[in-house]
Amino acid sequence: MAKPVIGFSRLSKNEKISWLAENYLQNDAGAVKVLKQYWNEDEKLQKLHDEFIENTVTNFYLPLGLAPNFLINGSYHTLPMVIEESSVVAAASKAAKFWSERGGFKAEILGTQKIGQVHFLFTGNIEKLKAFFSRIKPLFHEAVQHITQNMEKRGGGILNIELKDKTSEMEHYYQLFVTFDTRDSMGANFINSCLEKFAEVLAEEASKEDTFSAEEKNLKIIMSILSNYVPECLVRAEVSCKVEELTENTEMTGEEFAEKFIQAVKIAEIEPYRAVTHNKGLMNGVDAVVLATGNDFRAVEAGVHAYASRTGKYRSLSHAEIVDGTFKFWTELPLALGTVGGLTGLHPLVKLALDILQKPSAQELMKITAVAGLAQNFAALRSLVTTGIQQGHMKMHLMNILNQYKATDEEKKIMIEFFTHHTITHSSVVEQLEKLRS
Ligand SMILES: CC(C)(COP(=O)([O-])OP(=O)([O-])OC[C@H]1O[C@@H](n2cnc3c(N)ncnc32)[C@H](O)[C@@H]1OP(=O)([O-])[O-])[C@@H](O)C(=O)NCCC(=O)NCCSC(=O)C[C@@](C)(O)CC(=O)[O-]
Ligand SMILES: NC(=O)C1=CN([C@@H]2O[C@H](COP(=O)(O)OP(=O)(O)OC[C@H]3O[C@@H](n4cnc5c(N)ncnc54)[C@H](O)[C@@H]3O)[C@@H](O)[C@H]2O)C=CC1
Repeated sequence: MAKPVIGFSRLSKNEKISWLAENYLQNDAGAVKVLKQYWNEDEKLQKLHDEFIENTVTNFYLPLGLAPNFLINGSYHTLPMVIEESSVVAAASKAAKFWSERGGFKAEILGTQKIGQVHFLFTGNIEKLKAFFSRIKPLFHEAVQHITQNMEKRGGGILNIELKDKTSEMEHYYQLFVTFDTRDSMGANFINSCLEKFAEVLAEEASKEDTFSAEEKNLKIIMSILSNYVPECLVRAEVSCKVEELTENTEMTGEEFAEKFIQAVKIAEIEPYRAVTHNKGLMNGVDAVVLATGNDFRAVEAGVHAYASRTGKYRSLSHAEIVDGTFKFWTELPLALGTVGGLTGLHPLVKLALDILQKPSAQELMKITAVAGLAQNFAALRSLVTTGIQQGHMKMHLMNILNQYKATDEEKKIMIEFFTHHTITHSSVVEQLEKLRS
């Protein structure tokens, strides 16, 4: 049985691997070989990756694919996408190609505000707290001047500081609710640094406030942290065309397709079980671009799903309608993304991904990412209301199944040809491969 370990963080990388092999992998030399196989032969590059996180023992590869032909606000883009799931890049590419022939995607920024909060407890008179807050407000700005001056030169900084009374939800609970513009950075560290200074000022000024009683002076800071819920850092992406232009195959008219598509979206607007899957499909596109550009996908995921629930019920992130014979499909997404800061300037492949996107500003990246989500959602819905998802998905997944059964190049060629005319399921592939090998 494995034993607890003390001082693991101080072991060297090789010592960590030896400990792992001994305690969890039955000293399997093969497992150790796999771990080391993924080390980069360029030692400097490997060290860079080792130092991104803690206790690193190896690298974990994900493929970076390209989805070309994204016509966004009149310019073509090729999207770098990092994802483990087959068919996502193909679906994005197919949707991009489809819409590039119908005017392309339109995207616009609806807001760029981010939020941070100092959560604190105050036991006493609210009116006195309000007066105190108004009086000391300039001190907050002064205290972070050294942090904000460069951000202000870029046109960003602190937009507003409010006092919020939350005592109806929790006894004595108040917030400093602060709005920021962090320009091209996601802003987590900038916001947190400002908030921690605000908390210091708040506690210190309260402790010496003449109008406060002893209890009021003892204002208690609970925590200071940005919020990953960013409903005012919002981007809209849209496609539209005449209904009859939606025709792609002869089996369904544009009208029939549009109607079924809109019904599918409507179901996701009213039915949470479907909405979650619908949004997962949309996030296939968003996450792949977020990962490729070194952004914080947990922050994006948390914020987006909170936004999908903002009415009190989890709903579709995209919407569709027909107005005067024009089909319209759009999404609005809260996306706090950065093109500077975090990993963006450190990871060589992230830098390259941003170069592929022509060094976008954070706002441009928000637009591109929202478009990737809309394209993906369109592709999935189109499959769902026409052929079903399995046909296209399994076509792309075929290679994974063949690799799982260690098919040779020759076997792959024969199998791909065979399954051009047959339905792909896991069992049909295995059965056919066995036949081929017998
Ligand atoms: C998979 C396709 C694209 C096949 O579609 P197809 O019509 O069989 O593809 P095609 O071979 O006729 O090629 C058409 C275009 O598709 C792209 N394409 C086609 N194949 C490739 C490939 N190998 N590599 C790169 N790109 C590819 C490419 O743009 C190509 O144009 P070309 O490059 O030839 O000029 C289509 O069926 C599709 O879009 N399916 C949807 C797939 C999807 O959504 N996958 C996500 C995983 S499922 C899921 O997670 C979410 C879901 C579905 O549950 C969400 C929901 O329920 O809403
Ligand atoms: N809850 C959360 O989401 C949290 C996230 N994080 C992590 O924080 C990181 C992101 O923090 P950041 O503050 O964005 O990164 P960062 O700490 O690397 O800072 C970015 C800095 O770049 C500078 N800068 C240069 N040019 C700029 C421009 N044009 N626009 C704006 N700033 C410019 C500014 O000084 C800015 O503060 C991510 O790695 C994220 O995972 C950290 C704590 C909590």
